[in-house]
Amino acid sequence: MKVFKFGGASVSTPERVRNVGSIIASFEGPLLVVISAMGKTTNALEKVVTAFFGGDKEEALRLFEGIKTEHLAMARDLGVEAQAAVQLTDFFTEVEWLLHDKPVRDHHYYYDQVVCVGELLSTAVVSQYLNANGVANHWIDVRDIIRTDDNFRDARIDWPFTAARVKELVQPVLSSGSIVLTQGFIGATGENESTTLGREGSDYTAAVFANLLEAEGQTIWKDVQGVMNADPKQYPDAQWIRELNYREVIEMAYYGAQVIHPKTIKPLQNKGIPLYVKSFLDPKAEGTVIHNASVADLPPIIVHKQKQVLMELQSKDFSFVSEGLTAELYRIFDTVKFRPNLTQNGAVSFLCVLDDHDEKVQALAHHATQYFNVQITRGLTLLTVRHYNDALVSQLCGESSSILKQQTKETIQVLLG
Ligand SMILES: Nc1ncnc2c1ncn2[C@@H]1O[C@H](COP(=O)(O)OP(=O)(O)O)[C@@H](O)[C@H]1O
Ligand SMILES: N[C@@H](CC(=O)OP(=O)(O)O)C(=O)O
Repeated sequence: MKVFKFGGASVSTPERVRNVGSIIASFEGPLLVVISAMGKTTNALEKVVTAFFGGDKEEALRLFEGIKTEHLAMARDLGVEAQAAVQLTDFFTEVEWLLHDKPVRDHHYYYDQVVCVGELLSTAVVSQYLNANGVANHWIDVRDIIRTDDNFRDARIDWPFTAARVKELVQPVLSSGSIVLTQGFIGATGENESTTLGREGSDYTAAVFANLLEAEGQTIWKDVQGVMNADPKQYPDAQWIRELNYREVIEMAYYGAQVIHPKTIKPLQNKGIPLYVKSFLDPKAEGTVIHNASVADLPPIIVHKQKQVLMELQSKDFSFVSEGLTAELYRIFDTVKFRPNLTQNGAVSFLCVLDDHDEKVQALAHHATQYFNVQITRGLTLLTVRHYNDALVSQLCGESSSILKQQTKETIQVLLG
């Protein structure tokens, strides 16, 4: 059997949903399909949570009304408004009930209860559309399958429980020959609270299913030809890469390449399942295959991360930043759930480069001032090049000043001002 994952971009318009329908219809054999929220719905839901948690219930409800309207219009355009109505209304009501109350738990909890609905709405509409158009499928609420802890917004999967549910509830449907259609990115705790697995986590959900079902392959359908050696939106002459190994992709994702979620590779690598990245705009094109075998002669792979922050931490009393203080710092990173993109240790200082996530930068600085004097510089860019050569790096750096540099034989990272 195979696992397909369709991201938000592939279901962002009625025309694209129809296109997804024809890709699925052209495929024979048992199939599990994981779908993300439509277009930028997750961002829109994040705004609902911010308004709600900021105490502006009216604004939260108004913003949510926009999301409802979009999904109803999508269902109407696809000719399945009547079929999808009951399910959509149930999910709308779930969120609206919550928004009518005052927050009594923390922000992360409400985030997951609200944001999870994006995937539920999109799959409800797509499933009805497929059923109405000759692609019979079985819709499953993934929260009944994927059990997680309550680390809201970055929940960890309970693998043994999830494996048992896959065997009990998913495997029989696939064995009966039906297509299973479910949500990416979300799960639930043992208390039936919704959780999310980290932004862009649908790739990971698909990999979890592929692993537990011992799939013959997982395909991620995207708006690009496959994996390229740079983001084609930033580098119009980025080159398509035919073949990569797991290690290379895990490194790319770690350094911030936006093409595949970093957690996706491990479940696939552990079972030797190939990952295909293909274009939903050109489904017959070859795409990229990612597997275990080593691949020679890769082009330089470029990752450009903008909106970076440099946090300089200097010990207050000139203590060395050795194992004690470094351990404290990593405890703080863990507490605020914030991973630095680059770090460098000096005698009495520690430098870290972070995404400009204001709330987390503030929280990190707040905790760190216990031990350090903290200085923050914003508006920087972190350039990472794997398989680099000096001429390319200096061309990419251009006139920008280099603030921090780190390099190994394979990878160079330069923080640019
Ligand atoms: N190395 C890369 N190769 C291909 N695409 C990349 C790469 N880095 C970033 N991207 C971006 O990833 C986008 C597709 O991912 P995304 O928008 O997250 O799709 P999805 O809807 O599947 O989540 C592409 O449009 C492209 O701009
Ligand atoms: N909808 C979620 C999960 C996801 O993976 O989406 P996409 O496949 O569109 O990146 C998000 O936007 O984070």
